[in-house]
Amino acid sequence: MVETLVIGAGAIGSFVAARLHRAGNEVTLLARGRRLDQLRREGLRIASASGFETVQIPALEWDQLEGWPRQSIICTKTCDLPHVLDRLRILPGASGRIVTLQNGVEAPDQAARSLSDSTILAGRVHGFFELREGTVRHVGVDPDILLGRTAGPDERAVDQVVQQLKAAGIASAVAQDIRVELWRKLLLAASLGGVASYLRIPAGSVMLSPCSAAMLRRAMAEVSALARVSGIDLPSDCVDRTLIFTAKFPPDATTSLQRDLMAGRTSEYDALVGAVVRLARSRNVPVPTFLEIDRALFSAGFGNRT
Ligand SMILES: NC(=O)C1=CN([C@@H]2O[C@H](COP(=O)(O)OP(=O)(O)OC[C@H]3O[C@@H](n4cnc5c(N)ncnc54)[C@H](OP(=O)(O)O)[C@@H]3O)[C@@H](O)[C@H]2O)C=CC1
Ligand SMILES: CC(C)(CO)C(=O)C(=O)O
Repeated sequence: MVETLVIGAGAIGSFVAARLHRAGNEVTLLARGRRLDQLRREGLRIASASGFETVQIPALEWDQLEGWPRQSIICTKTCDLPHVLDRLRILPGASGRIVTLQNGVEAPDQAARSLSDSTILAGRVHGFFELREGTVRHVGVDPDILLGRTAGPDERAVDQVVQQLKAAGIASAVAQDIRVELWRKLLLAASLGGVASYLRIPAGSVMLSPCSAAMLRRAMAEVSALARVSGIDLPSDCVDRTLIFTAKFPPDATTSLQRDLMAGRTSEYDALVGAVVRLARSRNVPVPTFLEIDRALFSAGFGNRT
């Protein structure tokens, strides 16, 4: 039985798998295509402030997985989640624990609907990683992961995974309320990524002009109102604090959403801007700034709605 399966050998998956492996955990990476060949041929390469390392981690593809792993940490983008959940559902054996690390607020519920016997832990990841030319680069602030159980019976699961991550050198803690944390991050990533993509300026520059800063504030206030109607009480100073945090970004910093949109890559648009528009429509919450962003980006050919 695979002990810990990290699904998706991209930026976050490679980092988490490498750290867990280095700390002596029995970890397997689930990869595909050229990335799988590369991992087998060259190992997993990581570059960070503490230097460059190559780690040899067992790597599998879906067809080689013989049964349910004890725990699976899903590190694909949101758009790939349905395929991952379908593949897990048909595995033989008793279902294992699932950790979702996706941005957005919908991944843990999608996992719970699909894998109803599993305990689901949702994670909120801070940090910035990218996979370039086969090397995972960790840039900027040290990563940290907050975790919480959103479904399933295993009450000890969160503490165990937090301990495992901490022992592997990844700052991690149990969230007081993981749904609040996921919404807090949605408020940042959807608003900042949406406004910056709409205005075609780096996210780090949005707070530099009163006009773009005001648009960002309106977008964040809309997510905050949507959260409230969704039963999530974000702290009353959440918008102000997030704006102050955003003002500290380097002027040329971009968000993953805008990088993916501008490069024409598959993006998490549907889980960020798309989710705000979708959830607002179904909950009858006015989100004029997001509608404007969505309309403009969609008619410019951006935004892969699923
Ligand atoms: N990168 C970061 O700094 C942060 C990322 N996150 C979140 O983490 C998640 C992952 O992001 P990130 O690591 O950047 O994304 P990447 O695109 O770098 O990695 C995703 C990986 O998943 C693989 N994959 C996709 N579908 C499957 C599948 N069905 N089976 C096996 N492998 C699959 C992809 O393979 P292929 O290349 O073949 O498509 C790719 O290697 C996102 O939801 C993101 O929002 C959150 C905070 C920070
Ligand atoms: C918005 C940001 C930069 C916050 O960490 C992010 O998560 C992203 O780029 O997706």
